Amino acid sequence: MVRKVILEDGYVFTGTGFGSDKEQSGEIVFNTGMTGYQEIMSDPSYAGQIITFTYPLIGNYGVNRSDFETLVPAVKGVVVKSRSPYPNHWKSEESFDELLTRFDIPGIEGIDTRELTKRIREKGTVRAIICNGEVNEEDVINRLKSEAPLTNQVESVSTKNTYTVPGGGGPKVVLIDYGAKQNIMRELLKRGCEVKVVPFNVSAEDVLAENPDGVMLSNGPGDPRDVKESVETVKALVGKTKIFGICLGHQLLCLALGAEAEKMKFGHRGSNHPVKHIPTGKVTMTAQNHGFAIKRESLENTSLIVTHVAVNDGSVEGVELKDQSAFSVQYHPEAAPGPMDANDLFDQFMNRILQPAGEMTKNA
Ligand SMILES: NC(=O)CC[C@H](N)C(=O)O
Repeated sequence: MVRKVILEDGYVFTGTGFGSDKEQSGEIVFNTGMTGYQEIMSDPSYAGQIITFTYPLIGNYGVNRSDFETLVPAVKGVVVKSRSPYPNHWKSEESFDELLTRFDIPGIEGIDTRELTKRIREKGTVRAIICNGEVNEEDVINRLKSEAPLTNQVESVSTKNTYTVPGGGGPKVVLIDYGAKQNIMRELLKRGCEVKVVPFNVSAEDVLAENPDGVMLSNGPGDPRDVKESVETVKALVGKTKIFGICLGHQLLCLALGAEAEKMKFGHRGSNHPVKHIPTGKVTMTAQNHGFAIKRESLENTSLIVTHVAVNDGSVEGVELKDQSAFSVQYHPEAAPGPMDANDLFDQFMNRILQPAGEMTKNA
């Protein structure tokens, strides 16, 4: 079936539909990872977005039961150059097409994803729609332009209930779920943690009443400035417990301490983003998925120190509280998909949990 991707700025790409045949709009972004399409499309941080995969062949190893990052993917649509209809892998249980159909997500193939990506890089992130081939393009563009921007994305993907996953005698961690990827949980469980998962709008008192050894602030979708109550909660937690933030969690920690966020032109989404650790100069390859960043100048008058920067564009990739009781990174040490080079940040979190607050700066 002939389908189109129409960009808000008037650009039209024609291809063939797969997955759901419904019409769907969203913010169009691109991911440069060569593998990991299942983890990418099930990452809740993509809520409200249409993903363009720059790698030209998607679906070739199918979809399996164990690599999902959430139960119900929140992505609005996918754009690919070529979709493999015959997946081949010992773990594969369904095709990419079947997965999209099952979750009612539209896909489109046969698109020149290089041209589309160049367009997004040059013009910046825009909204787009995946629709039937015979629509009136002008009507669609007008409709897109008049659509209200999405808000409350965190609320749409955060857990509604509090629940505990028993650990193996390790520290007790409260995981505030802004749309957490499952691999954050897997990494904590691997280290024996008992994990209490709480919704995004939990109060600081309720978190502290758990008497946690540490609090993990998860990744999540949308603009960090939209979740004001979460910023207040993080503010009230700083100094009272050990904190580790990832991506949206990093942005919320920075906002809570007085820094400012901004929307990037086209974001970082992929599995090969080099990040430099400032104190040692060590460069790590990281998995990333973010469209907002913390303004570096805005951190100057806060109690946070910039620990990591992106090698490609110099943007802030990690911070640490001067007393070391809280730290956070803009990238994904839990990978899924991507390199595991930064996985030791979970070990660092465990070490920080074990150290009394006053001892940390002494041992730095
Ligand atoms: N993966 C994330 O947590 C993304 C954070 C935020 N939604 C951004 O796009 O910048």
